[in-house]
Amino acid sequence: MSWIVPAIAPPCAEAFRRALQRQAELTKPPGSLGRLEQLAARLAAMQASWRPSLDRVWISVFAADHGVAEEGVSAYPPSVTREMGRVFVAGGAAISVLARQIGAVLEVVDAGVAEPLASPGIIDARAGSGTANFTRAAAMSASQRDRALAAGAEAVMRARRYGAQLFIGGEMGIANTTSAAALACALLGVGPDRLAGPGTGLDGAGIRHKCEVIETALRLHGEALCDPADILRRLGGFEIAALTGAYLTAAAASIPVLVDGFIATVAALLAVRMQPACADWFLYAHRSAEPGHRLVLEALGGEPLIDLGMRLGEGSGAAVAVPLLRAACALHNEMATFAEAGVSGG
Ligand SMILES: O=C(O)c1ccc[n+]([C@@H]2O[C@H](COP(=O)([O-])O)[C@@H](O)[C@H]2O)c1
Ligand SMILES: Cc1cc2nc[nH]c2cc1C
Repeated sequence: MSWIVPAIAPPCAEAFRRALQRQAELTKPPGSLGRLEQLAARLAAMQASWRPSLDRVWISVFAADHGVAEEGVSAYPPSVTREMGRVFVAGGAAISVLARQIGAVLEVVDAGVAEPLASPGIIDARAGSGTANFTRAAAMSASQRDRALAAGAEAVMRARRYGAQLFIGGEMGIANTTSAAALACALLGVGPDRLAGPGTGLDGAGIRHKCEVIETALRLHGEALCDPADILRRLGGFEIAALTGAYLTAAAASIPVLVDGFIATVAALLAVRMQPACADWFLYAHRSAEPGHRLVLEALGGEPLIDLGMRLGEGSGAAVAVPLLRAACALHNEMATFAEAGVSGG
């Protein structure tokens, strides 16, 4: 693999300890803010600060096409990937609205849509013109995979120059739930019936067909599915590889990551398998309605913040969860301590 997996340091243990100590001194019974307390302490540790802050949030949405779409595994045609690219920058997609609402920077990256998005406002980081159909061949070459990983890394470099305090990766790619499910099957050693779901809206027969398509791919690639980088090359998508590269690079750059839904979480699992130390930098935004998400989250020990039945992708679940993280920071930073407020019992 010529893309170098970066070295990753752990979040600041001293900032974590001090943050937990402060939580115990705030005017509330210990633990009464539930998971918000631990979240604030984890953000304090990741930002190596006693006042964690999420004023500057960065969202990169990676778009790419999938050869496996020709197997009829999605409720929508592949042309939607390209069409949605334009909607993202025009401001009418869900993630466009949410990014505005939370005051985040939103960029759209063409990681390998079949026909280039090539429109103003879209970043060209194409690793190829859609992947190959992985029921017949490897989805991508090693150099394409490395280019896609680098596309994610470059997005994080832009985020870092902006001074991002939180990185969100979104994805758009018709048929990418088939790719994500196949990747998760290979990584977790379980069958497609536990990981394939409706995606954009398949019915029961559609899901059974999707399972057969994944079985065919797992049989074809067989014993070769052992190393995570090679699993990514054989069964992945360019936007999934870009997310993996982005997550690893964000962790190496000490930028907290808020992971979105099913596809994004599979990219996080790949990142953790490539470099386990990145896990400490990940927060999980939501539990997607895509049924396989539960298993992938469990494998990562990820506890999602919200469960609203969302299954859109684009980074939308993560964007919706940002106000919760901001609430955790505000409480941590602004509440009075027992001593300051003169309240007894602290
Ligand atoms: O994020 C999720 O959990 C999620 C679950 C189901 C579908 N999606 C989105 O829907 C598209 C993939 O669905 P499909 O059915 O074409 O594989 C892709 O653009 C994803 O962003 C996303
Ligand atoms: C319209 C549409 C928007 C999306 N956004 C992410 N995945 C999507 C899939 C479809 C079909």
